[in-house]
Amino acid sequence: MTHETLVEVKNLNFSYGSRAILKGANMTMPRGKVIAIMGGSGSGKTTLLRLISGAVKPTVGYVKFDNQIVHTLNRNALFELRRKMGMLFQFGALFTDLSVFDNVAFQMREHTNLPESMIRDLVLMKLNAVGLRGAQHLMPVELSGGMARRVALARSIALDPMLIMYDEPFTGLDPISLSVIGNLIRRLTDALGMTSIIVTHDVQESLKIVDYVYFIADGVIAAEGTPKEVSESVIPFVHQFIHGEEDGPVPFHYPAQAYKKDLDLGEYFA
Ligand SMILES: Nc1ncnc2c1ncn2[C@@H]1O[C@H](COP(=O)(O)OP(=O)(O)OP(=O)(O)O)[C@@H](O)[C@H]1O
Repeated sequence: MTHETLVEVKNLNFSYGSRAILKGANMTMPRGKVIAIMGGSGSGKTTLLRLISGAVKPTVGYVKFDNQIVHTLNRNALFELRRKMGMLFQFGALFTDLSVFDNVAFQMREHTNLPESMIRDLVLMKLNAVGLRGAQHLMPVELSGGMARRVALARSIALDPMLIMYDEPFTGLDPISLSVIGNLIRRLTDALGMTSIIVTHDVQESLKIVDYVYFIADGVIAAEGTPKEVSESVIPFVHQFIHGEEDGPVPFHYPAQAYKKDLDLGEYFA
């Protein structure tokens, strides 16, 4: 049961205008697992998350979430489906005029008819899960970066989602907070039986906590495997990523005309 598929990505194609971003990506994400999506800048990782949530539609192929093909759902069905998904973006984007408690309670108040006494217990339970029950009365400005990220995490699990998608959850954190957030993602996934998808450039941190890694390159899944498999991979592209080498199959430079041509100011002085 725990290995049942929650998200299936099948022959996924997507373009922004005439620019093809995904060209036939295939992935299987089982329930209860933590999955990392890695790839060069602009390779389409965030776009993939948007396709999973139904924010944009594929040109060919599909995303199936909890046995439903996302892009075929009508507005109401999509709304229902999104309630089963939590999203955590880089800076957490807490409501600055609401306390920690009210930030976590927000979705419960918006989307359920639960009595306030039950919301209170649930909020405290979620804050306890991220170690911040004692910070319930603080305002977002009073939080450190790592604490804000944890409140955002508590908020994203407020409605007990089946899936949480994290876009760069580690960016800008000090090493201790980074490892706290990594371990929390793992622990919450296990404790709540969710599936977590992490888009990240923090290779070493994510390899410690994920079950499986997909690498996107040229619009397809160029490599995949368990952390052990990808760490030992001899595929040059994967090797470059895992070992943080600046240049390799993924070029350091964005494609450009010859440098000399850019620097040649002769035409301006002719
Ligand atoms: N709304 C949009 N309209 C047009 N092009 C877009 C749009 N959003 C993203 N793109 C382009 O699509 C490509 C993929 O973007 P995406 O954000 O999915 O990449 P990414 O892998 O998440 O990148 P990064 O790691 O740098 O965040 C990029 O080249 C980007 O410029």
